[in-house]
Amino acid sequence: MLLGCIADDFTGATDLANNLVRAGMRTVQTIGVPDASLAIDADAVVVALKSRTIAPADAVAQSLAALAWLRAAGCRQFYFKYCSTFDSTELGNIGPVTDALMDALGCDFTIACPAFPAAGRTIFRGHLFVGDLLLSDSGMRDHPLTPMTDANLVRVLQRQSAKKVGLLRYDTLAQGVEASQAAIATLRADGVGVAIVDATSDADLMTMGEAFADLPLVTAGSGVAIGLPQNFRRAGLLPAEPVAPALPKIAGPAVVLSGSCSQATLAQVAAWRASRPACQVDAMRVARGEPVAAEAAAFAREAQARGETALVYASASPDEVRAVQQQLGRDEAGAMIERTLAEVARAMRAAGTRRFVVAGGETSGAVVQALDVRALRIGPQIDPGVPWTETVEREPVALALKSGNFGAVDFFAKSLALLDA
Ligand SMILES: Nc1ncnc2c1ncn2[C@@H]1O[C@H](COP(=O)(O)OP(=O)(O)OP(=O)(O)O)[C@@H](O)[C@H]1O
Ligand SMILES: O=C(O)[C@@H](O)C(=O)CO
Repeated sequence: MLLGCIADDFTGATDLANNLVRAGMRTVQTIGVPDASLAIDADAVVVALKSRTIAPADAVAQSLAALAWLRAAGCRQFYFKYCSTFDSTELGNIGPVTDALMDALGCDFTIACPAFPAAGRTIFRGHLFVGDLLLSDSGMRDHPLTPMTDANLVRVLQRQSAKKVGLLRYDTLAQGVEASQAAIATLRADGVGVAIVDATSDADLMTMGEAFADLPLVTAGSGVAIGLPQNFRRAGLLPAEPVAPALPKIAGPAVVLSGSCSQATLAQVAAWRASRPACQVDAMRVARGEPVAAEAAAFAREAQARGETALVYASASPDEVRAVQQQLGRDEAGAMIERTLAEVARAMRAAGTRRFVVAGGETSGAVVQALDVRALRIGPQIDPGVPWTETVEREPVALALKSGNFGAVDFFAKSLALLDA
């Protein structure tokens, strides 16, 4: 095992695994820290945690447990994966987890780079852009759990980290690998522990991959994973040509579940609802103890009986989310909806559903845990950042775990059509 990765949410983990697979690393994603009974033969392992929005001390403890497992498995380099929109709460968890991983590995320097140009996330002079907008002007300012109101990543990370945070700028990176490594030496000499790295293109990510070959730990979105595998290939540790992953050969009924309120998801939900069965989960009815999950599962089963696939969604506009949160509390509302969608997933699985498309990282975490999934094999990409995956259980299930802001507007239909092809 070469690369050991820790992801702070489940869709983020598949996003990273997808980029590693496309760059030629045989990759397995585990759900939580694997137990001894799980046999893994892979070049890279991504341990998926649901640690993005939990208390910093819990996120640190879970990340350190994952690190200990990956070190024991012999990994040579470590990767902490967070969101390409740097999603964090006021307290963390990107900073506290980075600090703890650095201390555990005894390293005095790492980088932080959420850039993923293929999905429109670029960094310039330390400022994160989502498409043409600064992070703080993008839909992320209204995120239900991690509203991002500051695009200056040096400032955001410095608020969360005990290390000195610096910047490795685009004009240094443009000078190539040696110049970037020299800049790292200077930053280190200046006492910088973590450097935000600018990146506006895949070419920048390839330069980074080579420049960061000797860092014990990198912290990043999934983009940096485009360049890192080349180091292992150059060292003769990977085959010269990547092996194309196969689609899960899983037939049977499907369901789409969405708890994401991100702008891309809202458009995908609207596109699906225009011509296909859809059932909305009403948070206030759930709060009143009404049997919302059972009703939604019945709706989805009836659709399956007609040969159709239903969408069950809680996704709602920022105003609707705010109204629910004011009545129920932010974390309580989120957790309650996650539990409801997880219950729908469990009921659908029990009724024979074998193909699940899930939108939202926290939502995917809740669903995958409800389905008792232990690990996922990574299949081909549906849209940038989202592959089909297949569980390693005896009766496998196909899962497409979509990050909130990823995917074309027809993502739900397109992902199911791929399996039917
Ligand atoms: N109608 C709603 N009112 C309040 N909260 C909601 C509503 N619908 C969903 N939520 C909550 O919003 C959160 C959305 O987070 P989730 O990570 O699933 O999606 P996302 O942030 O769009 O995806 P990603 O993290 O992959 O970018 C979840 O906790 C979900 O339960
Ligand atoms: O990096 C991203 O944007 C995604 O993989 C993600 O983590 C969303 O939850």
